[in-house]
Amino acid sequence: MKTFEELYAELTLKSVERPAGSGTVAELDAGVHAIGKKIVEEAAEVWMAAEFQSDAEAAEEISQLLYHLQVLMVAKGLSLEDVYKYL
Ligand SMILES: N=c1c2ncn([C@@H]3O[C@H](COP(=O)(O)OP(=O)(O)OP(=O)(O)O)[C@@H](O)[C@H]3O)c2ncn1[C@@H]1O[C@H](COP(=O)(O)O)[C@@H](O)[C@H]1O
Repeated sequence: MKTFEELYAELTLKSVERPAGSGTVAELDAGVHAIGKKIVEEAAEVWMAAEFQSDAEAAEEISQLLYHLQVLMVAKGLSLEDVYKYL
């Protein structure tokens, strides 16, 4: 299990070290347009899971949405603080 901050640190490191086989690196290379489409897809899955599936399935979909949002943040060079200041 990891926190939001720990995941962000891990993804930032992946973007720098670019290890082979990393899905994050592949997604970063696909670009902001592709990442944005993934976010929309995951957001729809969150909605459907919340309305029609179990709490565990909804939680899993939410984790995936958070992951893809973080990938977009890394792609854009946005820090956690850049986002947190609006919370
Ligand atoms: N938390 C996640 C995570 N959540 C979601 N995903 C990706 O999102 C996909 C889930 O999307 P879908 O439900 O649409 O499944 P899918 O249709 O099979 O997805 P596609 O790969 O076909 O697009 C998964 O296949 C992963 O590619 C994640 N990929 C990685 N992480 C974490 O990110 C870190 C770095 O991962 P790597 O860069 O792969 O090493 C690790 O700690 C991972 O646990």
